Amino acid sequence: MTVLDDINAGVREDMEDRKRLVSLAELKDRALAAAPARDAWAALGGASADRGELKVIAEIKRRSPSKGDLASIADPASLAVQYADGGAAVISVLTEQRRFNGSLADLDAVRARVDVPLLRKDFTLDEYQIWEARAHGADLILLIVAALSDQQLREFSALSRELGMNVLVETHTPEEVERAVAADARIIGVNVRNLKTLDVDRSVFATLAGSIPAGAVVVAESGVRNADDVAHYAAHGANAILVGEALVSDATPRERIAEFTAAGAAAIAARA
Ligand SMILES: O=C(O)c1ccccc1NCC(=O)[C@H](O)[C@H](O)COP(=O)(O)O
Repeated sequence: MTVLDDINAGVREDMEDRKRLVSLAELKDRALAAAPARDAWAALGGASADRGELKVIAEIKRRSPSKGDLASIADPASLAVQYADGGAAVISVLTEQRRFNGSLADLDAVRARVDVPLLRKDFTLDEYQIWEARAHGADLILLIVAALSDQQLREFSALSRELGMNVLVETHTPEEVERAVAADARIIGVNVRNLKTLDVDRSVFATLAGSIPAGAVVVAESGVRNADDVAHYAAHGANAILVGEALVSDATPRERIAEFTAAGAAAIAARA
């Protein structure tokens, strides 16, 4: 069993517990009564023709399978405010409980404090989680190609769009990029962390980014430690970076986001 299989098994069990507490019908009522989703596509520069900036998706991440405990984050909403003040385009809230110590309560708390679009970062395996994301104020959801069939990719993307949300479709291999493109994904992530082995290889981004169509927003996920890593991703075609560990373990995340944004813009200007 791979790490991803193991995570997904726990996600399914936890979801079954939640289904017993909140029915799909009740969740749908809550989702349809929620304030409209914010436009994460536009926030990531999708609508602008030249995309001269590098956008930052700043993640709220307490622990991880690869690194264990990262930060206690007693007040995720305060951290989110710092992220927003630093210029984060989107805030990612990890809601998976067993391995990342996240929750939907974190998403609620962050939603109540910031106006920037929110990514519900979880392992989406069932339409229930998509309704759940919208009911809790998410604007963007994650679909991991390695965990889903082509039919699920299409159906989950369509449902998300119906609910006004965007989808970040995550890839790690050339075949997964092909599948994301075939599913009409317009925000495509390349995760340089292999979710089956947890190895991080930053060169994976450069290998895959060139095969993503020009109209898509390209997100470099994982492995950002410093401005040099940001410049590397931006030089190889990233429109956005998704950063967790480097921000939650930094005493001044607001300044770090500003630094990453500047490093990305300089690398994009140099590649033009
Ligand atoms: O972070 C992990 O160890 C991990 C393990 C298994 C599945 C997913 C995992 N992380 C999810 C992510 O994609 C990252 O949280 C995100 O890209 C930020 O990465 P980083 O900046 O390296 O914390």
